[in-house]
This record gives sequence, structure tokens and C-alpha cells, in this order.
Amino acid sequence: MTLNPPPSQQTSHSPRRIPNRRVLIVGNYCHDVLIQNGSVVAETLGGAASFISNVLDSSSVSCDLVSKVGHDFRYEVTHSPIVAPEKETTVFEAYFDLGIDGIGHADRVLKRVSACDPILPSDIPDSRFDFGMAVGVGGEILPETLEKMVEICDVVAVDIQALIRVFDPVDGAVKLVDLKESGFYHILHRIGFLKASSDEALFMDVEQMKHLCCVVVTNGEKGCRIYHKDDEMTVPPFLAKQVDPTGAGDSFLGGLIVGLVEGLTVPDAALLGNLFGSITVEHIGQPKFDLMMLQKVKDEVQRRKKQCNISSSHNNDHNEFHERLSPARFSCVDSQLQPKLLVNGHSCDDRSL
Ligand SMILES: Nc1ncnc2c1ncn2[C@@H]1O[C@H](COP(=O)(O)OP(=O)(O)O)[C@@H](O)[C@H]1O
Ligand SMILES: O=P([O-])([O-])O[C@@H]1[C@@H](O)[C@H](O)[C@@H](O)[C@H](O)[C@@H]1O
Repeated sequence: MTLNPPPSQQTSHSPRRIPNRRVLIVGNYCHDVLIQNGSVVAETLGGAASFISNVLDSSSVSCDLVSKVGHDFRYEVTHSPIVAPEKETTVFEAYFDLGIDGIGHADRVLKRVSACDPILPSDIPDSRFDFGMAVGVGGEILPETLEKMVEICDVVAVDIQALIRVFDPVDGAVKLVDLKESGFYHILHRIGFLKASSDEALFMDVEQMKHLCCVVVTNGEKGCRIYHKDDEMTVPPFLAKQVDPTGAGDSFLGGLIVGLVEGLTVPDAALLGNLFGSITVEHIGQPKFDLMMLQKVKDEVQRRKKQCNISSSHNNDHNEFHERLSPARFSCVDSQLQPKLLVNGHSCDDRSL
């Protein structure tokens, strides 16, 4: 199975005179408040856009980021957001001790307790991009925003959470609606990738969607599965000591796009996604990637590309790439250095936050 990137979505803009910019990330930054046993245990910078840009910046992949925050935004970030002075920044509370939520997710229950403005088509630059990433967390991406993205980006990757989340009017609890009822369904034949967690995948028809685009379903410590037309395959995970699951799916998507920008096949790029996802769960908030680890990963990516150019038979063989990436991954900071741990969302006496 090769699962190469889908052909360019570009239709009406060639011939191009100006080279494309690389990656466009669209989604709001937010403030994350982690709560366990009734107490706030951490407050961190959140939002898929923050985790993804962290992966791309660390991997030297240039990106533009469109995000909106309120007057109270409190973090220094590399990619400045648009400030809506009358509004407050989007805030998510993540409860790690409420058991199973309405969608059967045992890890955490999310509540959006404040919402910044949506991102409008006019907020997005009129340039062209190789890859676009629609990665809203709090309902900030509108159908017309996604439409603009598919117009200006050769390939668009969408996190399903940007499309199917709805918020309880009383307490902001995140609920999910079926993708067909999301208001975005009519645009989905124009996207390249749709990423969903295994919980979110229950809200779409994978068998149908895989004929419209490449579908990637992440499954925590089990890695991920890719579906495209009549091909499907599981991409193996990396071992991790989970501290906090927040941002794993986002970093996964960042790693996938880094791999695609580097010219890897989809399964190889998804392996990079698994790598960045596994490192992220070992941290509270934004992971700081070890420079030696990043260099080793870059070297392995270049090696893999050369190898695949010489022999296409390597396309199907993940084991070797996985084996070579594993030691690189473990050269990063030891997770035991994290002061306190959330283990798979459950507290342990000596580890609880
Ligand atoms: N406990 C874990 N051990 C190793 N890898 C993990 C773990 N949790 C997540 N990952 C990696 O991160 C990816 C995304 O995590 P997942 O929990 O499925 O997404 P989300 O954060 O969207 O719920 C997984 O596909 C996997 O590669
Ligand atoms: O953990 P994950 O699903 O990849 O993504 C998370 C979102 O679901 C959450 O709404 C947001 O507050 C976090 O910062 C993070 O972006």
C-alpha cells in the first residue's frame, strides 16, 4: 500500500508565478484549565493551532497561522494572533475525574467556558499554500472559512473536531454531532485529509468518507489507522508514559503534515504523527522537543526518502522506519522529569496532579 498524498486540489490558479507558501494553520489558540478532584492543577496554552505550530516550528517547516484571541490572552507565541479587543480568549476546562462523558470518552470531559470570535474568510491571507490545516477547537471555523481554505490551499487537512463540536448552552460541555449534519459535509469532497480520534470517528461513516478523502483515525496508545479508497492500514504507535493526553491528536496532525511536506508517503508521515503524539502525552501543556531528537528524526526522514527512491518495495515496510525512529524518540527528555502525572486520565497516589 502506498497511500501517496492525494493529487492537488488546485483547479483554477495555474499557471502560478509566485511559489506557494508552505502551510496555513487556521484555528484559535485557547487557555486550557486542567481540573482534577475539584482543583485546578494546571493552566496552559491550548488549541490545536498551538500544538501543531509547535511541531512545525520545531521541525523547521514554515507556516502561517490565523488565530483569534481576546484582550486577556496571556501567552507569548511565535505566531501572533488577531486580538479581538472586546472579546475574551476561548477557554476550555478539562475534567479528568468525571468518568465517562456523553460520547463515551473516559479520559477527560471538556467544557468550553468562553468562546472568542470565529475566523472569517477575510481573516485568511489571499496567498496560495501547499497545505492548509483547519483545526478549530471551539466552533471558530465556519463553512465559508473552510471553503476559502480549499480555494487557496493545494491540500487541506481537517481535524473533525473543528466541524462536529457543539457546546451545551448551560455549562459549555462539548458534544458531537454527526458529520453529515455539521453544515460542512458539502465541502468534504474537496479536502485531502480528515483526522478523527476513535471517539470522534463514531460520528462519521468512514466507509463513505474514505472515498472522498484520506481518513486517519487515531487511537491513543494503539497508534492510528489510515483509510483511503480500498486501502487501509494500521500504523504502529511508540511507547509513552502518559502524563496528560491533551494535544496528542493535534501534535499527531502536526507530525503528519511535517512528513507530507518532506515528501514521505502517507503511512510514513502518519508514523511521524504517532511519534509527535507519543511525546506530547508525556508533557503537561506544550512539549518542548529535544534538539538532538529532532535532528535524529530529520536524519531518519532523509534516509527514508533516499531508501524509498531507490526501492519502492520499502514503501510498505514500516518496521525498519519505526525501529530507526524509536531510539531517536527516546533520546528526548525523560518523562520521569515531569513533576506530576495524569496516567491515562486516572490519578495514581504518587503521580496525581
Ligand atoms: N498513551 C499513548 N502512548 C503512545 N502514543 C500515544 C498515546 N496517546 C496518544 N498517542 C499518540 O497520539 C495520537 C493521537 O492520540 P489520540 O488520543 O488518539 O488523539 P486525541 O488527542 O485527538 O484524542 C495517537 O494516534 C498516538 O500515535
Ligand atoms: O487533545 P486534543 O484532542 O488533541 O486537542 C485539544 C482540544 O480537544 C481541546 O479543546 C483544547 O482545549 C486543547 O488545547 C487541545 O487542542
